[in-house]
Amino acid sequence: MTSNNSTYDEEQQRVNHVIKTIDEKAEKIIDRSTSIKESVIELRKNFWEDVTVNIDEPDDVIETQASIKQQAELLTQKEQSHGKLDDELKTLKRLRESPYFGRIDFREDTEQAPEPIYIGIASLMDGNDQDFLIYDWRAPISSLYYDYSPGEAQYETMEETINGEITLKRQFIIRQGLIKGMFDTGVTIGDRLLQEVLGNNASTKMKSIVATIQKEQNRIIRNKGNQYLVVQGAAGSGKTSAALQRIAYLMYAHRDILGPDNIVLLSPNPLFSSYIANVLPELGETNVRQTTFLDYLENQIRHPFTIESPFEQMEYVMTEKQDNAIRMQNIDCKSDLTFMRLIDAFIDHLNKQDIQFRNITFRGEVLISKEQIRDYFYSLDETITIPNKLELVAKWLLQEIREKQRNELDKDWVLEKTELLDKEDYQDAFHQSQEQAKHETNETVHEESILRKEVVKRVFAPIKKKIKAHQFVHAAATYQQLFTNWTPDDPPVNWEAIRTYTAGHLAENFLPWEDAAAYLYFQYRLLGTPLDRSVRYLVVDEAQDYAAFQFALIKHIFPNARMTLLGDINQAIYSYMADENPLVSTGPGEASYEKITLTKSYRSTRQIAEFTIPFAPGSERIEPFNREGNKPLLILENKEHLAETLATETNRLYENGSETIGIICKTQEESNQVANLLKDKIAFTQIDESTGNFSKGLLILPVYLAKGIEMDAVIIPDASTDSYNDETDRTLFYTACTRAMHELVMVSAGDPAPFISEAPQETYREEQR
Ligand SMILES: Nc1ncnc2c1ncn2[C@@H]1O[C@H](COP(=O)(O)OP(=O)(O)OP(=O)(O)O)[C@@H](O)[C@H]1O
Repeated sequence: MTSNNSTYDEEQQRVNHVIKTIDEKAEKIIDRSTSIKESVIELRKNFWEDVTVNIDEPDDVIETQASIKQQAELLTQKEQSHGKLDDELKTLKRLRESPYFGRIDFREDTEQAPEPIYIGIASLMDGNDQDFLIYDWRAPISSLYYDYSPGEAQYETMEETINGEITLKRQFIIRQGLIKGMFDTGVTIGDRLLQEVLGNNASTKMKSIVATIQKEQNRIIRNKGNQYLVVQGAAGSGKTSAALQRIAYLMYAHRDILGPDNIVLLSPNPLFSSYIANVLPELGETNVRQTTFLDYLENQIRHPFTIESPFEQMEYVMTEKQDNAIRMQNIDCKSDLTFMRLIDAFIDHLNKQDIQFRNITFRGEVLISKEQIRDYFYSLDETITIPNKLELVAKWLLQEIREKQRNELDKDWVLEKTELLDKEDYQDAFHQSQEQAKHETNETVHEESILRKEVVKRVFAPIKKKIKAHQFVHAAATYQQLFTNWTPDDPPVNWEAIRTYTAGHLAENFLPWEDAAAYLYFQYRLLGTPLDRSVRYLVVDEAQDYAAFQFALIKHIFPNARMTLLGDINQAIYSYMADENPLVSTGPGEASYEKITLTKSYRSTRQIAEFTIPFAPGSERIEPFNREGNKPLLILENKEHLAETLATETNRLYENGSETIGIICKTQEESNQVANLLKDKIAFTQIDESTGNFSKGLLILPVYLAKGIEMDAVIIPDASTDSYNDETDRTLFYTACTRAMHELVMVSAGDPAPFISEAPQETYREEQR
């Protein structure tokens, strides 16, 4: 404890006072909430009694509707206020456990005395609602806490910049209302508190970092104004953490206009999604829309395709040796923006010819042939875009269909089908004929004709629905044309091989991962893009694994969204990702672009960081955080002993305090082999791409699924040149090593991977077994 006992007592008394206020507020809320709840129950019970129901005359019907609406609105209002009080109560509960984590005493230049500002996860006013007992960490004034040490400081409000001086900066660890730790900080915020936090064991759910946000992370969290914010950050530098606190910040700063539906977080896999799922709720915010790019593509791409997942692609490239050359050429070609331009050129061509249409059939007969549709389409003005022309075609088709529908009315099959209608349909038809008979004196409308109309309407409904969805266009067959029946002016390298390769997959209705984004772009250009304008912010994590083409598609889909892209080029899956990735290139060319680089790595101990930094793939500076641990261990041994070694090492790590241990393999195939070796020796959980959760203990998983997550200890079961040798393996090996927080063990039967020898000998221990 840095401060003396009387300071401690004063602070504890303040905590007690705050907790008392919290309790009083909570009590009031509970009272209000109970009374609202009772009135909601009452309202629900008496709903129909309080509504005047009278449907005799048209005026009465209108009055009845208005009365029901009014009653329903009242109910919704009450339920909403109840929900709001419930949220307030939850926040108070969280504050009661730990009211705040920081204090700064700030003297504005225009004032004589400093004012203490206490900072916590939410704001709290005193009993009279006059002064802040706690400021929300996202309030403008709270940025002082993250950005400055004691001394001159300033912060921005909506209107102006406030200058002044910080005379004290204090951090607290408060648990269940008791101050467990209290540090006055000097030059950098939170080294003590950060040390404490980082020294803890890995958690299977990511935690919020609001108490110890670092200055450079704060720049990301509170960044405003730029359409594109790009964050290149070393492994473990807090990119994901910053991204999540940024989302919480945005929801606070723009709470009038931004809800959880207006923000989308693109994450790498379901395991990662569940890993980060607690952070926003911990901060009192609802989780935002979250999806993986694969899920998005699967939802959008029309039947009939099976889409390969990025992990299957990865597994294929790393394990399949036969047609790897063409596969890599295909990946190169489809990842590049020139392929997007090629699709654009093909679309221009389709505006003149070659779109494939489908017949519109009914009861086994062609109602409107694909040739008729094609002729109609190509008779339309060339200057109209394809999606707009398809709209016109759909309109025309619907007219034609209505005509056909009328022609069917008198046919025998219709009468047969009327017999299958429900009793209600007959009653409706009867009422309708009665009604119409009242108004139409000359002609009596027969029930039968009403029933016939109903039958035909129902039978034609699915056809109309398909027309409205433009299913008369055969998008997949049209795309085939690109590879079988069309020659681009400026074909990409290896085009002949690539077109044969792609046509083969398309014929089997299979889209390799690198083709999926290309196909969706084509589908959008052909049929129209369903622009999602509700998305105001898009946050893309692990952005290094998106190809330039995929980024361009994302921009195409969310043209109005502000984007935060976070990633580490050192962890890119393939080197091709690096070339045009916005993380390294000068930016997407837009004026409103800012890049922030995070160099400090918080996850791993200094020893692990000092070992991994020398073989990090890129040239970016990486600084280790000063937290002590054991040097990484390289075990050289005989392959026959692998199972034994892995089990012994796991037990040793458990004994030393590790709770989550990951055996990180290069591929799923290797992961299966290791699982097989260990199955009778030690308990473990094997993780594959469908795993949505993990718990503490021993995990076996391929490296590409370990992205973004962390463990107390990592064991690399085959760190030999057999597994990691080429330059392309460097990022994988680096990613695997940097998942470790406290301990790293590498096992090698045979020569160790060349990267290890790039680390100075003194940064790791070597044992021959
Ligand atoms: N300011 C901070 N205060 C406390 N902990 C932090 C801070 N910044 C990062 N950490 C911790 O460091 C670890 C790594 O953070 P995070 O996963 O956000 O990094 P990352 O840059 O996304 O890593 P990677 O690139 O390896 O996925 C986490 O345990 C996180 O809680």
